[in-house]
Order: sequence, then C-alpha cells, then structure tokens
Amino acid sequence: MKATLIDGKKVSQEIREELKPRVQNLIQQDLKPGLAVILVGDDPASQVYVRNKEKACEKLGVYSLKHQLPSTTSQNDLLHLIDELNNNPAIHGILVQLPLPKHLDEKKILYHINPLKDVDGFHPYNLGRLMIGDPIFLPCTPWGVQELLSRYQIDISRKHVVIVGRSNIVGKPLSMMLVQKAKAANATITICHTGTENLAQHTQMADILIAAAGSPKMITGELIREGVVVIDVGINKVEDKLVGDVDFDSVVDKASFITPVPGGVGPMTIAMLMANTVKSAERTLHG
Ligand SMILES: Nc1nc(=O)c2c([nH]1)NC[C@@H]1CN(c3ccc(C(=O)N[C@@H](CCC(=O)O)C(=O)O)cc3)C=[N+]21
Repeated sequence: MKATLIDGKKVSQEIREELKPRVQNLIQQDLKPGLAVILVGDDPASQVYVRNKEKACEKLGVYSLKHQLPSTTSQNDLLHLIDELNNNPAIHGILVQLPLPKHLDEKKILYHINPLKDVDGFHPYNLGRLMIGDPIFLPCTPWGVQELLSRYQIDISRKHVVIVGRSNIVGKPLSMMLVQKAKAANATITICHTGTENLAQHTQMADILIAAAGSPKMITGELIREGVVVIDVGINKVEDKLVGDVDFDSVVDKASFITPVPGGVGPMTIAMLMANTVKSAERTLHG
C-alpha cells in the first residue's frame, strides 16, 4: 500500500474561502472581526508563526493587532495588556504566543484571557466545556485534525484512535473531542505517553494513529499496522529542516492515509484560528 497524502494546505485554503462570506456578512453589519496576537521576546520560530497568522487575517479581511513585547516584559504589564484587550470591543480573539519566557507564569496569563475571546481554546473554561460536549472554542490544532479527517471522509465513529502525546494543547483535548458521542467522533481512544510500556503494542492496534509527542520521527514503520491512517502533529526543527513525529519514509508504504510535514496539520491550525475568530465576532451579535 502507498498512502494517500492528506493535503492540509489545500484544505486550510478551502476553510478560509468558506469563512470569507461570513466575514463579509459581519463587515456589512459594521463588525470587523479582530484578532490580537501577543508575542513576548524574539524567538525566530514564533516570529514566523505570528507573521503567518497576520497574513491569514489580512487575506480574510480580519483586523489583526500585534503586540510585540520585549523578553523582559513583567507579568503585571502583560496582565494589564490582556485586561485592555479583554475590554476592547474591536478585539474578538486574543492569542498569547507560546512558549513564554520562563519568568512569566504561563497558566496565570492564559487564565486571565476572557474565555469568550480565547480563540486558542486553552482556557480551563473552554477545555471544561469541550470535555462535557458543549464546546465554545475548540483548540485549533485538535480541531484541525478532526476537520482533516472528516474532509477526507475518514470515518472516526467506532474506530480505535491511538494518540501518542498527552499535552494540554493537543493530546488531551483531541482525545476528549474524538470520544464524544457526536459527529466526526464516537471513537475508542488510547492515549500513549512517556510512561507507556510497550508503545508498539498500542500503536499497532490503531485504525487512526495521531502523533503529537514532539519527538522527531519517532513513529516508524514497525510501530504501525498495514492500512492505518497516520496524522502527524509534530513540528520539529532538525538541522534547520522541519520534520514531524512520523518517520514518513518508513510509514508511507504501509499507511492508507498520511499527513506530510510541512503542509499537513500546521496550516490547519491557522485556518481553525481564523474560524474561531470569526465565530467569536458572530457570537457578539447573537448574545
Ligand atoms: N498561543 C499559541 N497558539 C498556537 O496555535 C501556537 C502557539 N501559541 N505557539 C506555537 C505553536 C505552533 N503553531 C503552528 C502554527 C502553524 C504552523 C504551520 O503553518 N506550519 C507550516 C509550515 C510553517 C513553516 O514553514 O515554518 C506547515 O506545517 O506546513 C506551525 C505551527 C501554532 N502554535
């Protein structure tokens, strides 16, 4: 078997096209969706991501406000900026780019964002709503993974999804999304992590394998079963090259579907961020 490539770049473009009439409709009602991005410090990778987010906003007609702060910014200054954005009616989404410099308390800062402007979906309020099956904002990367699967008409219901990685931004929320009794969900879930004994025994049981461990090329051909759908959430810089958590070359001939890195899940994250920002603006109309 030679896997079908899942084209995240193409799907992300489709999603952004679908958002355009919704943005136009809002603008006609004098409501331009607005996204504020806060970047603390000058990490070059973060600069690139933030630039891509700004470009996506521009193409869609979404207002984007960038706050580039020095790496020495104090916790209080950052909390005050978030207060200001929480109260700014032109801003519907607030994103604090992670990781933050280590003198800042990441939890305290993320918890300070108004949950109704939390387009990253990282606030405990939104994660709680997600867990009970009544979400407002879904975290962008897990939502992007779910969208990729449904747009390639890959059945999730009743399938065994094995997720490698238990992060708060991908593994854990994605497991909660796919286990719900809902469309593009209803799966049986296994979460593997650094404490898992005999990883291969679990991954070989997967109908859908999602690699979100942050460990370059760790998913090799021996870890998978013939015909599995492989979704690679990993973005690792190795010798100046972008590689996923999947060893693409040893997996591609066994899998039925596979996402490349780059051009897979990454672009979807930005598309879903745009979707959340538009949704947030729409919500201010309906109350
Ligand atoms: N508060 C917060 N929210 C985030 O959503 C967030 C964050 N912090 N910190 C960093 C990570 C990373 N992230 C990516 C988004 C898009 C691509 C993406 O579009 N990648 C392209 C390639 C881009 C390139 O060439 O470097 C691709 O995979 O094809 C990658 C990574 C969002 N993050």
